[in-house]
Amino acid sequence: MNEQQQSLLVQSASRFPPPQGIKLSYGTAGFRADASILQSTVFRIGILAALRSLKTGGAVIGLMITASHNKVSDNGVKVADPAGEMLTQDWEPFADSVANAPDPESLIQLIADFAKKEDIPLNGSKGATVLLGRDTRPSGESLVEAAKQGICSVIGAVGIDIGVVTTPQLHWIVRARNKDSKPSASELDYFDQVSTSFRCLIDLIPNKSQHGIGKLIVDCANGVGGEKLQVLKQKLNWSDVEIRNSGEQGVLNEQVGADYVQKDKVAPQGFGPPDVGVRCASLDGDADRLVYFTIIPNGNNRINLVDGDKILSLFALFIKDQLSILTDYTNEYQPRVGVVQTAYANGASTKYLNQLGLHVIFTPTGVKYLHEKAHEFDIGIYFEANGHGTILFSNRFLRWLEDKKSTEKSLEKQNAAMRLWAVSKLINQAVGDALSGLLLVEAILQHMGWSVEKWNELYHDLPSRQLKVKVADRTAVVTTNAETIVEKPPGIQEAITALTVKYPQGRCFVRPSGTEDVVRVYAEARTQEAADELATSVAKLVDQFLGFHVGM
Ligand SMILES: CC(=O)N[C@H]1[C@@H](OP(=O)(O)O)O[C@H](CO)[C@@H](O)[C@@H]1O
Ligand SMILES: [Mg+2]
Repeated sequence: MNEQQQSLLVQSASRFPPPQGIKLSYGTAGFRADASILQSTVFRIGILAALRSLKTGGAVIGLMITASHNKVSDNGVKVADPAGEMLTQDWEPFADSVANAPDPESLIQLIADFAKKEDIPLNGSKGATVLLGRDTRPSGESLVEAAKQGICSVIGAVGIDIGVVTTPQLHWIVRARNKDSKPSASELDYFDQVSTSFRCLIDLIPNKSQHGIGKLIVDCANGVGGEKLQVLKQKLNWSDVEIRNSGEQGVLNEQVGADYVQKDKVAPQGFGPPDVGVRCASLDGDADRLVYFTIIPNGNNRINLVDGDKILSLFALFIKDQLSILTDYTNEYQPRVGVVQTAYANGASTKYLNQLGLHVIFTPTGVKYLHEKAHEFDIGIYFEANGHGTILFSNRFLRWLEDKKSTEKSLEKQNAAMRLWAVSKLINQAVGDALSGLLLVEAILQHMGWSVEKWNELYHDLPSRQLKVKVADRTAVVTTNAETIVEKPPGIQEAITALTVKYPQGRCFVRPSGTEDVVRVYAEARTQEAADELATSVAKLVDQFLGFHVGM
């Protein structure tokens, strides 16, 4: 590192002292904490993003300020790599040490050592670009400013602020600028592409007139999804959609949004008895998660939840149908379809997907793991139960499809190829995206002529319960086997298994959260009472093994 670079970093870093006595970690989805302590972290991740751009030959890197479904006073920061995907896991330890370096001197030493090891040109000879986006949190603007300061303290680096966007939009734009050779790709291109491909899917529906599926109401978590869905609604001239909790009045994520709806299995605020019988959906605070639901008549706000597993099943079924129109066993090339889930996937969904003849794989929680796995297939479909997921298409498959679109003689096959092509354009290739996911669900339901109830009947969820336990040190829990088995502390797994076997169709696991200071407990069983009981008794176990009384 030359002297000019060094003094620039010293000067700017001293304006962003790290919070005392707090250790932050990059976690499942970047850094998240109370917004008031994040200035220094975000500044430093701005530096990291600029270094990442330098390392990747000047590719555009994304930096998103969001804490997704967390409360409004929290915020966070995460980095998108050139293909719009999550920051490579190899850099996470560096992100941790950069965020936690106690003073400017140690920070600069870390950067110098890392730049040397990674062969990053830190002499101003190369340019770097970081695209900055934020959700609607009030703390967003000043954190974007901190990130810009970080970026600008790397010579040759520029930060481009694209304002308030959904997390998936930022990832999409980063990808488009690098991969699709559209250096000026913007939010407008995103809206154009998703709306055009959605229209294409609708135009390809056979016997369209028979397929009206009625109104949709979308809960936008009082977040960024509200204004963006409004744009799509106008663009598509879509009169059958009603946007609620758009953020004009209520508080972000407060008793609204996909996380609340999925975890508590209740209707969000602003929904009630008049909505019984209507198809409803919920996005989360930064619009990268999507779930559907219907309100149970006289059910005291309870809902029938149509979660990420069911969205995955619907997508898998549609893709499989289209592929079976397009190919038969005589085809030389048989596209490999893979489905990726986590331990949180309802057991009934996995059984259903297996029955469809699909290859199901499990990874640890966190979309970075699912996404990576899905890439191993020609068509990789992944979803977390909470509604984050997408479908990835390999280049080889897309080239094959391109050829099929133009050479297929049969109109039926041509249409199937066109549909799959439109899906690949509609569904976000960088990350899970609630808006494009919502449009795909709507297009498929219309295609099938299905009500949300019919969709929900694909299989019946096993009753489940999720609990959180506050413990003294959640890092004491070490898991293996896609987080289904606890290795440490010793003895706890045996105790969990002993409880689980008592319940018919029982399944239970615990893992430390990557986004909250808790250990999560998940239990599934034949009845709701049994699932609740199992979860509660395992939560007690966790408390016995790891609670605050331990070692005190
Ligand atoms: C049970 C659950 O929903 N966990 C969520 C949650 O992670 P935890 O590590 O469980 O806190 O937030 C992640 C980021 O949004 C998401 O990927 C994940 O699925
Ligand atoms: Mg989110």
